[in-house]
Amino acid sequence: MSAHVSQRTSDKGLELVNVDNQSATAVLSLYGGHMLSFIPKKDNLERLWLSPEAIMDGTKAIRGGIPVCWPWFAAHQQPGLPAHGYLRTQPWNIVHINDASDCTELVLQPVQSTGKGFEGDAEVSLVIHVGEQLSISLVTRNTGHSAFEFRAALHSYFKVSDISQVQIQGLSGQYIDKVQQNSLLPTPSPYNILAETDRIHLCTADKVVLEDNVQQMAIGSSGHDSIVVWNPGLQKAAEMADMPEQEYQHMLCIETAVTRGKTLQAGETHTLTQRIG
Ligand SMILES: O=P(O)(O)OC[C@H]1O[C@H](O)[C@H](O)[C@@H](O)[C@@H]1O
Repeated sequence: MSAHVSQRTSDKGLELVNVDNQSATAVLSLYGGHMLSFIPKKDNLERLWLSPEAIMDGTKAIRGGIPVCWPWFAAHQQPGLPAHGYLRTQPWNIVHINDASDCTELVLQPVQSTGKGFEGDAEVSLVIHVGEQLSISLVTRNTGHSAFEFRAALHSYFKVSDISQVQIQGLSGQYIDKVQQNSLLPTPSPYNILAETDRIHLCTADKVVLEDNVQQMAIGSSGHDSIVVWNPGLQKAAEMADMPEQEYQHMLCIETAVTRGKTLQAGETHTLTQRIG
């Protein structure tokens, strides 16, 4: 495709794009516009967690990596619609590549951005930079004649060596605790993950640091109204068909999200970005 970008079909039929430049390697699935791997060459440590039991045949959203949630987050009010919207189960196309030796830019678009549960006319693009950092931007443009509201998330699964050793820095204020009847609680300090965790932090921190005893990751965010922290814990992981139960110890989701709803007027554009270093 270009000097640092190649495409292959996996044994189960997924179209995968590999990037390998001076700064990093990365793998992207065109099903879902879904990043699966990011390894900066400065330390050769994988940043993203991908479930060993992820369903990788295009029949279900991939467990791990960076799912793209849009145009809603979590459940839709209307029963029967898929959690987190319909883009993570759509085929995407690469519409542009800009390949430099130390940073590769890929621009993707879903085959279609309309779907049941969303009335707006939107153009959606994903702009990915694979360099010393991974930068991923979800760009929503209102191409219609009237305003619409949407929600979204870059639902990143980070790889950690041991969840009990993790510390998160940079979050503050209150959060909605989805495992405690949506109670509004103060952000803990220090911030450790000791049990099932599902929290919407009503916080627009532009930098969160995730640290365990092997590595430290800086997670930058912009265009968001919240940061979601999720780990299913042992019991929920055991209930999930696409995740070995003990793997909850090796992942943590820190999601750059619009959970409160963003209204876009006709012609307006919104960009939700996460940067992983
Ligand atoms: O299983 P999924 O539909 O991929 O959702 C996985 C998780 O996503 C978010 O983090 C939500 O806050 C959680 O409530 C949800 O369980």
